Amino acid sequence: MSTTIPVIVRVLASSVSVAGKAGKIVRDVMSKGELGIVEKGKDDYQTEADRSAQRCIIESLSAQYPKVNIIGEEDNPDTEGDISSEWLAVDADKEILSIECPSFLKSVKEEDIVIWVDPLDGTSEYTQGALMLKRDPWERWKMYLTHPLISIKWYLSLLQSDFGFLEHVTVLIGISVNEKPVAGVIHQPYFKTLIDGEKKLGRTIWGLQEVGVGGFTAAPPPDSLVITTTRSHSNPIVEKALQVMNASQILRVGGAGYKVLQLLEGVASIYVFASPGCKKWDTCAPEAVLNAAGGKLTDILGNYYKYGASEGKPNKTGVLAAVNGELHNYALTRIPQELKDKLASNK
Ligand SMILES: Nc1ncnc2c1ncn2[C@@H]1O[C@H](COP(=O)(O)O)[C@@H](OP(=O)(O)O)[C@H]1O
Ligand SMILES: [Mg+2]
Repeated sequence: MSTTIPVIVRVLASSVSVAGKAGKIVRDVMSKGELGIVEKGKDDYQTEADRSAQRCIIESLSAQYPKVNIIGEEDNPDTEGDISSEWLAVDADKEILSIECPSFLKSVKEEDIVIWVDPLDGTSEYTQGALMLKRDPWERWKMYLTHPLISIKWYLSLLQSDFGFLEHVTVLIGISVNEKPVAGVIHQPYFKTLIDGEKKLGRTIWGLQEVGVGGFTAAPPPDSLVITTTRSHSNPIVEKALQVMNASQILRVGGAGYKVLQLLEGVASIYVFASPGCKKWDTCAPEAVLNAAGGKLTDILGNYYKYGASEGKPNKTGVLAAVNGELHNYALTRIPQELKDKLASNK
């Protein structure tokens, strides 16, 4: 790869390539059926796919950009031994390499870059999706009985779809400079497309500030107010913030990456999550892609998160995102001060 291309463009091009590889790992672990679920904390799980995909991303990027600071969600990925060379991605997306770099990013050096990696956003939805790959109903029922995460209500709703919630799963790589998310990649391993009549899985969406977005077709927000929010981490305050929005519809889906995709594709108007729980790796890539498309992501108080390496990982004051400033402002003004004060006390 030519080193005359600005490093930020090269890092984005490499991130697009490695995200696709990590997505394949996520699908392969699922096909083998041994998810290796570990409970990290309350409502917080990790699988073999989270661990392996993170290793693939971090080892591939740090081999090429040793001075970049890369922070991943999983603090104990399996680090024993060399990773399979099949997993190392050292190529770069050619279309991205040909992008004209915005002038304010041309002189960025490797050591100025902090990358936040979520190898598998929507882990709850991923583990629940495993059930749908069991075609034998008796095998599926046996798996449900031993599954740590699924209530009977969700089991019944899973049976109504043929792909479970696997479309909610994303691989997130967020690239920040001077604490701001300037570029990002959202890869969706289970997105289905038909190419020349053949079914293909996976797509990669990217964004670069002042350049724009690629990998999907953007659409304007729906005519009526549609809110997207968590489906697996709700609580009374999250619900209170949803009630005041006066929405015509509330969509409950998994993952910060998928919710931002819904904004970009005109499925939802605003993403509201009035609770701590999301971390910097959940929002860095989605915020970068949304910004590049003209949208806005802040906390519930309207403040931007900072993505420097020394920042705290939790996004303690929630998430508020919209595809444009007007919708963002609408939501911000509807959230009662009392609720904002409650979240601010988490700081
Ligand atoms: N209360 C909570 N506890 C742990 N993680 C939480 C959480 N609330 C949100 N998150 C994390 O934020 C991301 C988006 O959450 P949600 O799907 O509920 O909108 C998920 O990332 P992961 O799936 O990568 O863990 C999720 O785990
Ligand atoms: Mg996540």
